Amino acid sequence: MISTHNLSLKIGRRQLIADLNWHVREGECWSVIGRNGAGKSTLLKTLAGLREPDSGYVTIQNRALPDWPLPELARQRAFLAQSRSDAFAYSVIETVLSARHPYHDNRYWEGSDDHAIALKSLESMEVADLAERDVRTLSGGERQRVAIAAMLAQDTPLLLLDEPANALDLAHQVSVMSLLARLCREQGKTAIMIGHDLTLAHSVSTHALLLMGDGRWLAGTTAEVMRADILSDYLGHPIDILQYGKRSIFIPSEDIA
Ligand SMILES: Nc1ncnc2c1ncn2[C@@H]1O[C@H](COP(=O)(O)OP(=O)(O)OP(=O)(O)O)[C@@H](O)[C@H]1O
Repeated sequence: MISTHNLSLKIGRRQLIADLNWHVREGECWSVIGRNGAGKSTLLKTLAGLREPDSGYVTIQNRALPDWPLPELARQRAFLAQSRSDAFAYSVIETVLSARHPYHDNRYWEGSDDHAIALKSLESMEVADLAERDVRTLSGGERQRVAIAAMLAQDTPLLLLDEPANALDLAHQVSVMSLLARLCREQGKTAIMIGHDLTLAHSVSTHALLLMGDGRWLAGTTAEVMRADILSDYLGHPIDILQYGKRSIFIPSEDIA
């Protein structure tokens, strides 16, 4: 679905990621894990085509990103940014409908099919009752769910999400992340998401990409890379993993000091 080829990312003189050769297949659900500043958002923006790589390249469906016409690319991948600012008084439904623009080659206005898709997306995020509200009046968690609804309405095979669980209460963290995992499992969508909650990431992901922030990286199934020794190294703090039934609970080890 999406691959990186000798991809290197730098900020100033600092190497964030070196020679990333990474292949993400259809139906996989990846978590990108690393310390603050490790380069996770920078990588996700690069995968979305919103930032140029410093070297190497990204392909979606074996076609390099610069070779995709923008409207076609917008039908392949949707991107959830870490934060957003709403300068204008758009309603929730207008915000979600705007995600349907990549499907309007020959017309400006959306049709009834767009409305049905937008409403269904709002319903799946449990915010359909807010459809007529000005987005600027929403709470942080409501706004986040509207943004995810817009992403779902874009109806792309690839979903790139920068901290989707941000600002969500516990119940919505679980329901939103489970929905994303289900979309991968049942509809063959591919998700790459950034998150700091290791327990949640482990419960929904099939794979994880760990970033050290100095160029080093490690990619594999969650069973291969979400191990206590490896995570402790990548996150710079000792981590314990507790088994609770079938679930793995990730907690920071107690300070010995
Ligand atoms: N435009 C910029 N100018 C200067 N430094 C930048 C810029 N964008 C990013 N950086 C730096 O690059 C590094 C990587 O940033 P990035 O946002 O990718 O990290 P992250 O892993 O997503 O972090 P977090 O977990 O805090 O969200 C950080 O040290 C950040 O301060």
